[in-house]
Amino acid sequence: MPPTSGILAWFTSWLDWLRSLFFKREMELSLVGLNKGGKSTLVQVLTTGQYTEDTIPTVGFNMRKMTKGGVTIKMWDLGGQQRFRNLWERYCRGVQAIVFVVDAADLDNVPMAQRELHSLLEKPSLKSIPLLVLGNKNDLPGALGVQQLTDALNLKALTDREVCIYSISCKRQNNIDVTLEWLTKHAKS
Ligand SMILES: Nc1nc2c(ncn2[C@@H]2O[C@H](COP(=O)(O)OP(=O)(O)OP(=O)(O)O)[C@@H](O)[C@H]2O)c(=O)[nH]1
Ligand SMILES: [Mg+2]
Repeated sequence: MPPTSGILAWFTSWLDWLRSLFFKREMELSLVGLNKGGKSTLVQVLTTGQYTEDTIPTVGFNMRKMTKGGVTIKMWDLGGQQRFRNLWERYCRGVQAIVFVVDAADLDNVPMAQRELHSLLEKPSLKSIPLLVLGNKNDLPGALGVQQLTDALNLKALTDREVCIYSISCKRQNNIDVTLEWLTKHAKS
């Protein structure tokens, strides 16, 4: 690395640190969605920058924290298996954002994802909490894109909150940057 870019990198991280001293912001979010969608993989990619294949199914939930540009993000990574879905509401109450991760290439399970998403969001306690839908695994052939997922998950019916959707790949680290940007924008100021 030429010395100038080294200095620039150092200066940028120093600026980040300085900003974090004066503008401490924080947010709490919950990751929900059917099992095997890639929630824990996403947490791994966000916190370490590394993609690993060997995640194990989440039992109950895990909590991870990360700091980015002066924003501390507390993430509740919930288990997606049927028996853990009744926990989702409790861990979504009071968060600044609900992140719904769906395996965009698992076409057989998209209808079930649609049902689980809508049955969660109809809970009065979760009214108006912003929703970010992530169509994960867009590296796989046949994965649904943003428009197709918007229709399949009937997102247009969700009119009482802000809804955003991205097509991502944890494996290829595709659109992870815009995801993180959306999240930090939703921190408490
Ligand atoms: N091809 C591909 N596979 C992925 C991607 N992201 C995650 N996976 C794989 O999908 C599988 C499930 O990932 P997890 O992160 O454990 O899924 P989860 O949503 O946390 O599952 P539960 O904890 O059971 O709810 C793993 O084998 C991952 O390697 C991706 O972007 N592309
Ligand atoms: Mg998991």
